[in-house]
Amino acid sequence: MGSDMMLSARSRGTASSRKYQEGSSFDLTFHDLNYTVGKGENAKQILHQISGSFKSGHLSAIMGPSGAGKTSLMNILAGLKKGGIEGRVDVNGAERKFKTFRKQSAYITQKDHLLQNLTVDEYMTSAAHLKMGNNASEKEKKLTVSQLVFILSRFGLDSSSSLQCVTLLRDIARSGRTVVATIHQPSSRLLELFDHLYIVAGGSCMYQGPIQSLVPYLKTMNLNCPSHHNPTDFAIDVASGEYGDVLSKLVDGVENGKRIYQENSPSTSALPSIREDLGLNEEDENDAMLDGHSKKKDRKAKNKDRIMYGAPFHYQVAILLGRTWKTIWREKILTTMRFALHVCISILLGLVYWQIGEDANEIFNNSGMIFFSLIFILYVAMMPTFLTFTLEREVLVREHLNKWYSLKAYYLAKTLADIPFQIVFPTVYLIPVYVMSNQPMCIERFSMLLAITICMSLVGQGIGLFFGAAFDIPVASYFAPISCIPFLLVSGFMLKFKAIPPYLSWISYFSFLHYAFEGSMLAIYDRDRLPLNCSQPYCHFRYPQKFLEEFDLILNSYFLSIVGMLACFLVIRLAGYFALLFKLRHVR
Ligand SMILES: Nc1ncnc2c1ncn2[C@@H]1O[C@H](COP(=O)(O)OP(=O)(O)OP(=O)(O)O)[C@@H](O)[C@H]1O
Repeated sequence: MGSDMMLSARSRGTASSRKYQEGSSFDLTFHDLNYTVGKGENAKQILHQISGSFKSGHLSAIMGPSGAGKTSLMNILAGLKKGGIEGRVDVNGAERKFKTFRKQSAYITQKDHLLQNLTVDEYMTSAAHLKMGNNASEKEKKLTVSQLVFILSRFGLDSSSSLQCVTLLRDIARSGRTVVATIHQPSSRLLELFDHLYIVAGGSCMYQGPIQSLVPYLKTMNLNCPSHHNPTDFAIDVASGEYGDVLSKLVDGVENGKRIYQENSPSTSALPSIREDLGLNEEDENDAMLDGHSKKKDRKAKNKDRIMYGAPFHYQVAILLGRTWKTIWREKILTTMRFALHVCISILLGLVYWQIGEDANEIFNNSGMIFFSLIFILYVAMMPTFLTFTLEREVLVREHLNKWYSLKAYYLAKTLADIPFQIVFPTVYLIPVYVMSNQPMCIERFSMLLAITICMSLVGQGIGLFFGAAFDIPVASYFAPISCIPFLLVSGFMLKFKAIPPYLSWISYFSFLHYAFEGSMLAIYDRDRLPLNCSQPYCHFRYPQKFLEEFDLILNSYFLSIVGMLACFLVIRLAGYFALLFKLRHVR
């Protein structure tokens, strides 16, 4: 049955245990909506001057043939779509304010995305913390979660589950919420649970009214539903054109959603003026439109997060951090494999470059080994990040749009949660290869090289996050690794800095690989390193300073290399943040 579903906030003060739920009941009306996708010759109009109304306390169903425009309409009503739309969506008779609307409503899509590795109880507890914030006690949150788990646990996976699910939705609607769900092929028994039916066909409304009035309405157009035939199946057949070209007549009959059909009334009834219908006075309206008026505006300016989200910023970060940690920790196979990969490659490299660190004749091989290590760390931080993040992004979109938390809180928690891994993995990698390849046994040099390696890991993870935020897996998996190539070319390892053409050399200032190569060479060979061992009559690079001169590194500073890498890290992180922001604003 149902696919997408939207729920509004409940009525005021219906139960003390739910006092955290702010907002009032709201009726949702939409007027003359046109929705067009694409531009110019490719433009396609999906919704045509469609109107309608969904009332609080009612369970409403949107139905229609495949491709009729149900999902598009739901996305617009939920506030997920903003572009290509003409017309108006009103809440309690006043134009909808997106920010408050999103807080007051929840949108659940058929393809719901959840974080793996969290139990239902953990997921709901984190949701309760985020949505209820400090306004509810721990006890209230636990009670709410256990009540919901109890209700949901009654569903099995058999055919009656859809009936139970709709019964639950109806109960939710009866508590004062506006519940709208799109449904496909409901049974007659299931349909009886709905209060209001809205049928879309070809981007227009062909019926709006009570379920029981559908058959009489079709009859007025000489469309007689055969006895024992499911009325909605019949209506869908009609909408699909199986009973001739009657769609325009049906659309006119309800004025494309402007009128609600009522059986036994001489004609269809016009949508009432929402303000009159609800008997709203000024005070009510102020309450309903949380951000509309002066008193609340002041409070809002003081603490935007408190108004927009259930929990304050630091609380959101703490909950998200805990949740992310749990999921990473439970990704045992991936985490163990990553750990093992770092150790194995490190030992392999140590064996290949066994004891070359003090040998003047091996200086190029040694620098190559260090540079390779940096590239390895870059890629092993980048690849899993964009692969996992492209999947997690859908969870973020759903939860953020349902106002569980702000993007800033999510991004900060995500960054903080990963930092321990970006420290542990490079350390685990560096120790064996450092010892086996016989690098200088000096804690200062090791720490300097480790700091560069950790920065590289952070940068790699940032690049992964950026591509995971901006693109889907096929594009990200292709472009993320390739994006590093220009920076690799100007790193100073492939080509000495002086040999880089002047019109390209500026790229090296943005190249984290340039800073990484420079910093790592200075860590190993600068600071008055003693002459290297020379097993032959003449070793050109017996004195490490000569090697640094050869690579134009002699005047460079390790400190600036670290600063350069941190700057690259910050820029990439910001780019990832803005990519996510863009995605959230242009979702679907
Ligand atoms: N971004 C888009 N670009 C091009 N066409 C689109 C886009 N979004 C929707 N459509 C088209 O608009 C029409 C309505 O789509 P929509 O998903 O709203 O229908 P629907 O009634 O929900 O269909 P279904 O029941 O099959 O999910 C379909 O023909 C669909 O292919």
